[in-house]
Amino acid sequence: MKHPTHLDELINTCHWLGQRGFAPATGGNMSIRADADWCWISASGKDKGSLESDDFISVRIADNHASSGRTPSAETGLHTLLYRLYPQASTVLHVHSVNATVLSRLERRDTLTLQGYEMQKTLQGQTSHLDAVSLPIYDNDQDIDALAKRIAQSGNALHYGFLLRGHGLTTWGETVAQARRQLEGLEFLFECDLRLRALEKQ
Ligand SMILES: CSC[C@@H](O)[C@@H](O)C(=O)COP(=O)(O)O
Ligand SMILES: [Zn+2]
Repeated sequence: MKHPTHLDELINTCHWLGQRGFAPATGGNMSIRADADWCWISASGKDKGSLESDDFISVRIADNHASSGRTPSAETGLHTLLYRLYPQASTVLHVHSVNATVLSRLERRDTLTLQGYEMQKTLQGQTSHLDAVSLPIYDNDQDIDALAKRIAQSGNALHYGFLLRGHGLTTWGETVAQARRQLEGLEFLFECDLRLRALEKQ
């Protein structure tokens, strides 16, 4: 199977997020849609900051089947869930940033709400700092099939992605650039929210 045309752009983004410290110690996984039925996802256990094209494995979106027999990301089921829910999704990025990990534990509710930040406009469809933006938080699970099922059954809108408690952030975009911008925007907002919470407690 031939690599999709935007794979190089995704690889550049993987290198960028590795440099930002968003994928420490092989954490995180990234994928790109090839067509309606297939996507390419990072191989399990690789350093995501130094991925090459051979490190991507094609997986069927319907059932996570990897035709090559190689082992795709352990979290493939969360990527394919987003591709099934959002036919316009072309890129999924999952990162283990410190901010996403800490904030998802600090916030005990099942939703992180962000409001009052100009940078909310980096998120898909957002046009004003006045609107409240909600990002669902799901309790983590080592059983990815069960986790994907729980996320699907929650019925939450996942336009900006979701947080896994104590684990990280998964986000997506209609293009690689959009996914990357949204990831960077969310990271900025998480950092602001964490700092604000800490200062308000003093
Ligand atoms: C570095 S441990 C983290 C993993 O368990 C997992 O959460 C992760 O994001 C990377 O898994 P991978 O199978 O390499 O895609
Ligand atoms: Zn992970």
